[in-house]
Amino acid sequence: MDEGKEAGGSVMWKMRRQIQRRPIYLLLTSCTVCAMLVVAVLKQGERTPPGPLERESTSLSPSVVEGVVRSTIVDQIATMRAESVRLGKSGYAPVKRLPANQKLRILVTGGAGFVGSNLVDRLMTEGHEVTVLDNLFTGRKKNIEHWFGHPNFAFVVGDVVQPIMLEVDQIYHLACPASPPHYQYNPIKTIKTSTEGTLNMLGLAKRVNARMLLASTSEIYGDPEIHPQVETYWGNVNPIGPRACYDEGKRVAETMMYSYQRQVGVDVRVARIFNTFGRRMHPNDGRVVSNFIIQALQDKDITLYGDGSQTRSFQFVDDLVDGLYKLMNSNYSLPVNLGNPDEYAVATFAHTIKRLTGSRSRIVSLPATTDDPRKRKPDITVAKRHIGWQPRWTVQMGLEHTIEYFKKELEDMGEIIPTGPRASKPRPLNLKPH
Ligand SMILES: O=C(O)[C@H]1O[C@H](OP(=O)(O)OP(=O)(O)OC[C@H]2O[C@@H](n3ccc(=O)[nH]c3=O)[C@H](O)[C@@H]2O)[C@H](O)[C@@H](O)[C@@H]1O
Repeated sequence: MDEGKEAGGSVMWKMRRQIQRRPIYLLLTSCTVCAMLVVAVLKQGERTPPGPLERESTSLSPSVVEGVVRSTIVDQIATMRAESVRLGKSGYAPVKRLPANQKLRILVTGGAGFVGSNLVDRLMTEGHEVTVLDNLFTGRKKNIEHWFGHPNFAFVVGDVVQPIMLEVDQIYHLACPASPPHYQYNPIKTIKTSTEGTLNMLGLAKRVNARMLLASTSEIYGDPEIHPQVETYWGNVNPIGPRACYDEGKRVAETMMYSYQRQVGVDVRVARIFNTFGRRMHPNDGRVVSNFIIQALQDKDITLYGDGSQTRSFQFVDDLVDGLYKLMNSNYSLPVNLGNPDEYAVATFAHTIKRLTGSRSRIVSLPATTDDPRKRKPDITVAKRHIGWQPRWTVQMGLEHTIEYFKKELEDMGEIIPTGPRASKPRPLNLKPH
């Protein structure tokens, strides 16, 4: 049989015999085969016309960028779903079963953030289909991971400064860093988020005929000259100061909302959100509530900026979520203040936190921040009258809840260094408590 093959001139058979007799032949044969393969591949490359990615390789066109972004998103969602299966020991919080004509498809931009993720919980438990869009700059996957894999829930890692194509009935547009150190970290990006991001979401709302709610802010009143602030007040904002990237960004975002309403009939809602605190605040948020609680729980210095006479009015996040939900589903389309009118001087607030935590921290005075509003308190007559909303949580109840949340965060993280000037310095060990 072998001889017959030799007689038939089988090249493969000859090679095998040579290899068995002389190992050097194996090496030579392998090199020859490799060289043939390389030549074949090169020739193939010459014949094949360049694909879209190759054609665009010198300058990435938007379509190619989109293609790359989309496939990354798909990969990320797949990873997260797998993760949710791994976590899915306790299942999900119960969600209402809504008839198909009442079940809405809702987009929440910034839905992995502090306020966004609390809102997502409400929308999910109400039985709606929720898509979160978040670039995870200040948002965290852990804030929404308890919904990963749920059939009503989808998570897209992406940035609102790029357009997105979705079919939705409502858009809650929350995406934007809201804490002063975060929004001042990259002011140009903050402006882009408020302007290009809001334009993109308005474009989407127009295309798919969705109702859109903008998370605006009490900061659009700037350093207010009237007190408390009513929605008809136009504000007192320094347009070139360090806070302007956020204040003016949100002001122009409001302008865009009403321009789209007038010109093309987009159904808009605008919430002017006052200082809010609660579970899922980022430990490095840098705002007063999280900083003071984190400092107090660790007996570190409580950092008071300025003389502490400036005032803020604090609402618990569950009240805000309730207000956003009611506003979205109301017939009222002018701006609405959402805040708790319970007003504190920041110095008094520091003492309140110290008392509630039983802390030995010192309260230390640091220079005031530039353009810090001297007083802030919402007039909520409009919210009461038009959307039937008012806060239900007292500040003390909310603080007790939030202190427990931060205790748990501290257990998980060991130590938290809050954000802000001097905030990173641990308290000297030899300091006597005051
Ligand atoms: O919490 C909010 O919802 C609001 O927070 C910020 O506004 P701001 O009032 O400046 O927030 P904080 O950074 O919490 O400051 C409140 C006051 O506490 C003071 N502060 C802050 C942090 C700190 O460690 N120590 C301290 O004294 C600030 O100087 C300021 O007077 C945002 O700019 C608003 O958009 C947002 O709506």
